[in-house]
Amino acid sequence: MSTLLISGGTVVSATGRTRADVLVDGERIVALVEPGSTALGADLASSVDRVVDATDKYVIPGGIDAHTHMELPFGGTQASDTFETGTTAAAWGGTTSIIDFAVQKYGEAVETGLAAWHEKAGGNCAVDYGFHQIIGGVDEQSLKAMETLVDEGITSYKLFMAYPGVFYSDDAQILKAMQKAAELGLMTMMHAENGPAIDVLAEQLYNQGKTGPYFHGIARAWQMEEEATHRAIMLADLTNAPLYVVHVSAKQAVAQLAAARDRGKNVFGETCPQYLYLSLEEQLGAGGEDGFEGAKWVCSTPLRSRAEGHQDAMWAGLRTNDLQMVSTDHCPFCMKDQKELGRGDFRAIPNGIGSIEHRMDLLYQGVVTGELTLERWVELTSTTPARMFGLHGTKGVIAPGADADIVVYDPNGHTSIGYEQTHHMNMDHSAWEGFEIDGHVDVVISRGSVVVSDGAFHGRAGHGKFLKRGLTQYLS
Ligand SMILES: NC(=O)NCCC(=O)O
Ligand SMILES: [Zn+2]
Ligand SMILES: [Zn+2]
Repeated sequence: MSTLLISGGTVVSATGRTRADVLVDGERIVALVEPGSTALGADLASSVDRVVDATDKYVIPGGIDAHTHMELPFGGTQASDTFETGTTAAAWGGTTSIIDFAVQKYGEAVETGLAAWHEKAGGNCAVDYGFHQIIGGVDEQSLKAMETLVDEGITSYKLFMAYPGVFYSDDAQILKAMQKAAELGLMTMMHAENGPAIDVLAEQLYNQGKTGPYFHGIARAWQMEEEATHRAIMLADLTNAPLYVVHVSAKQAVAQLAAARDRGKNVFGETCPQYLYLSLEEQLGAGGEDGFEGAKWVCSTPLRSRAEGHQDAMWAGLRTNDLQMVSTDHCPFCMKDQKELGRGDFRAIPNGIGSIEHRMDLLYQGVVTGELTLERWVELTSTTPARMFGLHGTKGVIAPGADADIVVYDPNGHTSIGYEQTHHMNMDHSAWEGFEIDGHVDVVISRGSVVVSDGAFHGRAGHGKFLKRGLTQYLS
């Protein structure tokens, strides 16, 4: 086992910052010591196997991206990142754990879907990984199978109020699943959009000749998200099931979450970088209402109007803790052969954006602009994901006993995001082309191994271990 000292940096946690050196032994953090300390023996730096210089840099817990979709089958194709390419890109961006969604399709046993996900991920991940379970068909068999999830280390599951005919659950199914989840202590994750109504609107738009990607955003109106969010909250309240609403993008949905939280409900919300920075007008409307360029940014929930103030509301929600986390919903598709499937019919464009590599950098811009504190940045991207999804103590903190998942972040560095410059995701374009980032992920350590340093990747597929998660540690 080798030892490592990260010296001279400022260690940032969710609650404060301090000048300290971090001592790592094998896969774990063993001590935080005063810079240059000799407390653990004379000249610590010369007695360890390796020193990472973090002078003038931040030392933060590795990012945890709790919403990814590697190899997700969708719209007749599948998300273009494998577990190997996606977790390698994650490492480049300072994310040292992901939680991906294992899929149970209609007519398939939960166990079969889960086994398939272990097969895809096992031995292929460059950083640690866990699973949530998508329940795509709530019935007696899948409700029974939910009882085995906790033992599998899968303590959260996702339902969809959207995508009729694919993953959709109706209210009766949601109610039954939530009753079961409340009994078991599982976190219910909800894709909250009124799918049946959206499908009607989408068909009407298509029949009017409105076929471009822009109309994806029009069909998925904010009312569809607000209504579904409200309905999910009410069903969760009725069943006493904790609820985590994924990929929130409408300001009205944030208001629903805030109102429920003000009533003391265990209701949580996640937004994604795309809902903080991108918009209906600028991206989905790229090339005009009939242009196809906007297909790059077709995702659900959709990008929303900047004029209506949704992006500002997401930042405000992050500040006030009405939203608790920022995940990517990383679900990449290439333009060629994938997004192209929906040329002439926006309904057939595979839904998803790739961002896993840029989440830490993009959120750090909130620190630069004064929207977030440094501590809140760490909380949103690492500490809360660990607590929300049963990893606290092992992940999400820089403390003795925790896994040595550590990022050295240079606030004086700079990153120009671009397909040619910084891209490691398996896509043929970047949804973030041209974004200029103040700050830079310098060194990434995953369970004690330096996987990124000096602008090079030193990790390997298979280093990442499956994370058997505990129950949420975030309930009020
Ligand atoms: N979000 C998205 O557009 N694609 C991935 C599937 C989902 O999360 O709904
Ligand atoms: Zn979703
Ligand atoms: Zn998703």
